[in-house]
Amino acid sequence: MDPLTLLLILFTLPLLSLFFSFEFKRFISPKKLPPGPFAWPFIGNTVLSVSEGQLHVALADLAKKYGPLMMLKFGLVPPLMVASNHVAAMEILKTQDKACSGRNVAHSVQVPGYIQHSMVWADCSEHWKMVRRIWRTELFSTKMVDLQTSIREEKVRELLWFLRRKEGQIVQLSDAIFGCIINVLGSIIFNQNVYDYEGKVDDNEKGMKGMIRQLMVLAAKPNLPDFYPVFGPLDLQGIRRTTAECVKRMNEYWGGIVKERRASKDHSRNDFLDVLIQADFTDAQIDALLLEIFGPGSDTSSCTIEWAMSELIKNPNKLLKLQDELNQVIGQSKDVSESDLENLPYLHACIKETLRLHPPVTFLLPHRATETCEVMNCTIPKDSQIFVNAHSIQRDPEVWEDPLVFKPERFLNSSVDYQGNDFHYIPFGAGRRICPALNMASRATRFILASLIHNFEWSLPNGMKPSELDMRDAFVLVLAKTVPLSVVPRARSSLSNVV
Ligand code: HEM
Repeated sequence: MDPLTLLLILFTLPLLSLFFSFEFKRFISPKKLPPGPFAWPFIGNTVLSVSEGQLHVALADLAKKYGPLMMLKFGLVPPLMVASNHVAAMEILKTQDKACSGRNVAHSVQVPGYIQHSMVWADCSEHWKMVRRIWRTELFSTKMVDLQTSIREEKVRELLWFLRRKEGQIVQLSDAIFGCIINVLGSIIFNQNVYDYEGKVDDNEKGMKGMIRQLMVLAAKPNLPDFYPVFGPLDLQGIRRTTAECVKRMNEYWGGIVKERRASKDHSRNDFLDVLIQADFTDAQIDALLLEIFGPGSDTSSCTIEWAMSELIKNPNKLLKLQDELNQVIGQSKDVSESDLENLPYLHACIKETLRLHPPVTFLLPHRATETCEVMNCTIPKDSQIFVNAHSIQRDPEVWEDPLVFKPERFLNSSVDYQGNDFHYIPFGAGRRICPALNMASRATRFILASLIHNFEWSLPNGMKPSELDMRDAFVLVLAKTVPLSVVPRARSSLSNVV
């Protein structure tokens, strides 16, 4: 090659890449796009340094510089819009709810046989409406949640029995709570426990608990095709293949139960599986539905309770106040029942405050603009991915007094609620895609927390002081504690016989 051609190539390559770069499009775009850091050609903002599990912190820092609606670009996929205050959240989840309620489907979940029946990853299609209707009427309507009370009471009693047997020993609370939650779900769906408190750790890891956790870990892994779709078919990291294997094992887990039910023709149990079978759901539809109950339903609730326990242990005066409320309303020698919940405002305030500081679904589930629309006078191009940063919004110093302090009192005599009408407080989301299990999740988290606090005194292992408790968080699909909470339970004497 002669030197002149080489020189020409060396000059034209950078110019060409700049021409195709996102920054160029941003520059020539007739409509205003949201501000954001400079995006390099082909790689975009992939160079941003984010410590492991700290995406929520990195995005909050960037929002301080670029504002409440900013745009980032990763690889060769449509841009990511990040909403970081209540105004941006309201425009996305209310004003532009229709245009912004699609889903961005991660490569790892594009598992044949599952994805076409998914509700979580579907746009707001007829299929999505039909499945949400089933959830609303047959699973988590107020009437159904009332009917499930005895199941939750029984499953919580099993949890308390287990903890009673562990008296004086160190317990990793998240595992036990996770077990209780998935047993509640298993009993509601097909009348069976899916977690064995006394089972070998290995067996539980191979069972439902391990499979759900594995799916979470896989979904949280950065995956090349999510940035460069051209690599999709290669699945170089094997994330989709491993996800498909895990989904298959879960389907096999309940496949036997489904088969047996279909064969028996006895649908008198009236659990959710009977409802699905009688409504002529196919096996593949049932598989997808059950996966989407156990998946989003377990870690979200269990990490909320784990955070609430951590905050209460860290703040002994708040813990005392909650114990006082429980003693006064329920009595020192009586067990908590679900009907007590409506008379326990401080308990409710503790859960609300926990969900404010530690929203498990930190950015909501990723939304997608199904059409080009306008938010805060900026253009959101069709197919943009949208994160609503509940973590930033619920710690916004412009809205919340002492935003970083655990202060349940702020919710007493306040009308602020998580039903999706207050856009500065959206732990369950808002609009079309609001969590369909909100009612039951609210009830279950309050009930489990009340039972743990009312039945036991809790201390930290090895003489650790409450002030030394590690409260760091990490975003791994849910906002989890970096160091899981280990505690030592002691049954409260007046309740020893009840537990
Ligand atoms: C404290 C507990 C929970 C919290 C904080 C929570 C929060 C959320 C949030 C923020 C979303 C996303 C909303 C959006 O994308 O705009 C969501 C969606 C969802 N949640 Fe929950 N959730 C909890 C418990 C549960 C439970 C127990 C279940 C099932 C048993 C569940 C099932 C779902 C499903 C299926 C979706 C997807 C809805 C859709 O795409 O239309 N969640 N949840």
